[in-house]
This record gives sequence, C-alpha cells and structure tokens, in this order.
Amino acid sequence: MVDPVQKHPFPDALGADRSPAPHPLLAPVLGLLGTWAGRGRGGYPTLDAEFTYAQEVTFSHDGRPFLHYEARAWLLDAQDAPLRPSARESGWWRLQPEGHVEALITQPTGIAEILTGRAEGGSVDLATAQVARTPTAKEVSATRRRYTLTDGDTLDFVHDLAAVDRPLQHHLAARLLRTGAN
Ligand code: HEM
Repeated sequence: MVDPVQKHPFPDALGADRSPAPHPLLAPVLGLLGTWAGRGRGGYPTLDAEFTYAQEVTFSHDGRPFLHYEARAWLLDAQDAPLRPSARESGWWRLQPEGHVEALITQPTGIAEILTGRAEGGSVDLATAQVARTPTAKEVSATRRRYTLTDGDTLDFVHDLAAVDRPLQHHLAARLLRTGAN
C-alpha cells in the first residue's frame, strides 16, 4: 500500500505580491509574472503567406530563482476566428546575478532551445546558445526573442528564426495584454 499524498503544498505564484515571495534574483523579471493574451502576425520566406495568430502566455515562480514559462498559440482567420492549434512551448528561465538569464524551452515539434541573455529595464533579450532537435524535427539553427514591457500591462514580443537553411530573420511579432495577477 502507498499512502495517498497531499496536493502539492508549494503552488506556483503568478504575482510579485503573492505567496511565496519571489527570490531576489527575479527582480528584473517581476513585471512578467502573471497571465497574458494577445494577437500577433508571423511569416517566413519559405511560407506562401503571412499568418495571424493569438497566444496565451504564463510566467510563474515557486520562490526559487527561476520562472516557469508556458505559451500556447492558435491561428486566426481574416475575421479573427480560431483556425487551428499552432505553436506551444514551455520551459524555465533561470535568473542569474545582474539580470543574466539562462533559459530552457522545448516545443512539441522536436526542438529544445537553450538561450542566454539579459533582463534589464523591463525588457528581456534572449538568443539561442544551443538548439537540439529530435531526428524528425525541422532544421532550426537559432532563434532570438525579445520581450518588452511597454507598460505594466502590455508585453510586446518579437521572435527571429534561423531555420531550413535561412539566416536569422523575422518570424513573429505580437502584443500581449495582461489577463491575470502580478
Ligand atoms: C507563437 C508562436 C508561433 C507561431 C504562431 C508559429 C506559426 C507558424 C506557422 C503558421 C508556420 C507555417 C507552417 C504551419 O502552418 O504550421 C510556421 C512555420 C515554422 N515555424 Fe513557427 N510559429 C511559432 C513559433 C515558432 C518557434 C518558437 C519556432 C522555432 C523554435 C518556429 C519554427 C518554425 C519553423 C522551422 C517553421 C517551418 C518553416 C519551413 O519549413 O518553411 N516557430 N510557424
């Protein structure tokens, strides 16, 4: 017999003023904590046309010096109606002294990104140090992500991609609005 275990006693917090208190190293990214949703546009030279999408993003923490990150996108038609599920990813942003960030992000398309960068003055700039791919994944060689808090409740996101033998260039740009906590 195995004794039943209680619900996880240390749930994640979605806001800086919630319990547990954020680790001091999270100071440069406290503004990201919470849930976000918004729309974006994307494209790539290999694609026939640009696309429009919507996305939900969550940043949370459990008192230790890392963020849990989760994002789910879906494509929109010309009337903004949902077309189909699109990219999703989750990962961990490990905060280091002076706003240095080490991030690990994985996608169900068989891509695992290790990124490094800085969080400073309400923006985070991350670029891949390594990309690992499962045997059947598309050839992705680098990405760069920039998140900018334009005010406390607006988060702009741009994503550049080097893939399928193309150099690093624009793939996505979105504006997300706060939907919960902080
Ligand atoms: C909000 C997030 C994202 C959205 C909405 C998105 C959307 C799309 C769409 C619509 C396509 C065209 C193929 C299709 O219809 O599925 C595509 C292609 C692609 N995306 Fe993304 N994407 C996102 C994030 C990413 C990320 C994070 C990566 C890589 C780390 C990535 C890498 C690629 C690659 C490699 C292709 C294929 C290019 C080709 O073979 O021509 N995407 N994306």
